[in-house]
Amino acid sequence: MRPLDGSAGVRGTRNADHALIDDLQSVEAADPGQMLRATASAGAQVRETAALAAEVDLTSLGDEGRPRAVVVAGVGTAARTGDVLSTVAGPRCPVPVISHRSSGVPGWVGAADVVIAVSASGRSPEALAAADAAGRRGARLVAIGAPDSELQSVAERARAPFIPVPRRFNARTSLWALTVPVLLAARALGLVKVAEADFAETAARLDTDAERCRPTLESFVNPGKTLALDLAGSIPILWGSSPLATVAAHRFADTLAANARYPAVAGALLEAGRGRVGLLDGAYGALSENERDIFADPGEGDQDNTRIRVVLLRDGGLRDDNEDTAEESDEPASVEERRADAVQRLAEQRGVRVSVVEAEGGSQLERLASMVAVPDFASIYLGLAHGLDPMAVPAIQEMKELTNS
Ligand SMILES: O=P(O)(O)OC[C@H]1O[C@@H](O)[C@@H](O)[C@@H](O)[C@@H]1O
Repeated sequence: MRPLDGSAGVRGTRNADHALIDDLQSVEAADPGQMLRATASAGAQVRETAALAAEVDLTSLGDEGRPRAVVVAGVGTAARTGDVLSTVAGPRCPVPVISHRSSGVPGWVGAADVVIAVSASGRSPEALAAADAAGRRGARLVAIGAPDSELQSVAERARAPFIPVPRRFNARTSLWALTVPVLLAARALGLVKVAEADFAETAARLDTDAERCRPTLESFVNPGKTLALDLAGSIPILWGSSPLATVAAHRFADTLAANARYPAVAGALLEAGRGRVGLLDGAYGALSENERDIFADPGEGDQDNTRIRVVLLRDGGLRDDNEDTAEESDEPASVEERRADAVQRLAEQRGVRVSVVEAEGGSQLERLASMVAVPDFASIYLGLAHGLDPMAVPAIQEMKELTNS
């Protein structure tokens, strides 16, 4: 058997073609599924699902008062919405919010709890099993996913509210469409304060970033393309300075794997500072940088020298100017800032390159959007630069076929 004997016919080039992503025709040819377009719909998704969710009566959710715990059940992008919820709910949230990424629900879930079952396709066995288990155990259930799906049927059987999220190209381009109803369900439970203005501003931010990352803008003025080229050929190390930025870091690792098929290390800078920061000193860090020929053309001769590249997702925080969240937060934003400055300094001293994505915006949700949008585009441009179709991930399909048989 040849090593590349997958039924999907793996293609692409080992080295990124920097010129390709500035050639509109090549970009269109390499992106037949229109992943760029799907990603540019993020702002529209927020507006559309906020309107759809507003039509669903969620009062029954809040009727029985505050739950003991909230479980967000699903896999992949659907599960990321649980991470978004627990971060937006913040450290002051009176009930635990748990992302559950396997089939069914945790053993302790019962009548006092709420289960939010999320699946973009409305078909994932994990979300279906969770919705089913919630119904059987008498937990309050709300289901979120494609209309007329199995998930909708399970929710209806359990007499639980179902929030329809129009089917899109694939689950990972539906992050925002899935996130909004999850937040609205939590708002109905009294766990988060998200105002309509927050949704509107988040949508506007996502639109602006999509505009800045559009394919017709060349790489030197396009932050999505610039970040993609920064990462080309390297092992990305994605560190978030705050809990919110850490969610963005994990999301970036998801999209780098799926769209660009790049490995990445992702996590919280707090945790990394006590452990993984050691990567800066290693074979792919300082030891590799020391050997680099600084006079070599960046495009040539240097390709085998794989090195890490740190992407620092910096979130200066909303907390200082927001009394509501200032008390009882994990730690002051200034500590997080110091930590981010420190890692930038350590990297610089070792010659390790760093890219920075800085959060902007007046709400947690908008700040998250500002740390997700450009990296989402970067992952797609990086895939395209390697001649990969960012939309189709043959290995996922093959994996499903092998495990379903
Ligand atoms: O959100 P649903 O449709 O349940 O999909 C959940 C996950 O399924 C996997 O097979 C992939 O396609 C992921 O990208 C996706 O996030």
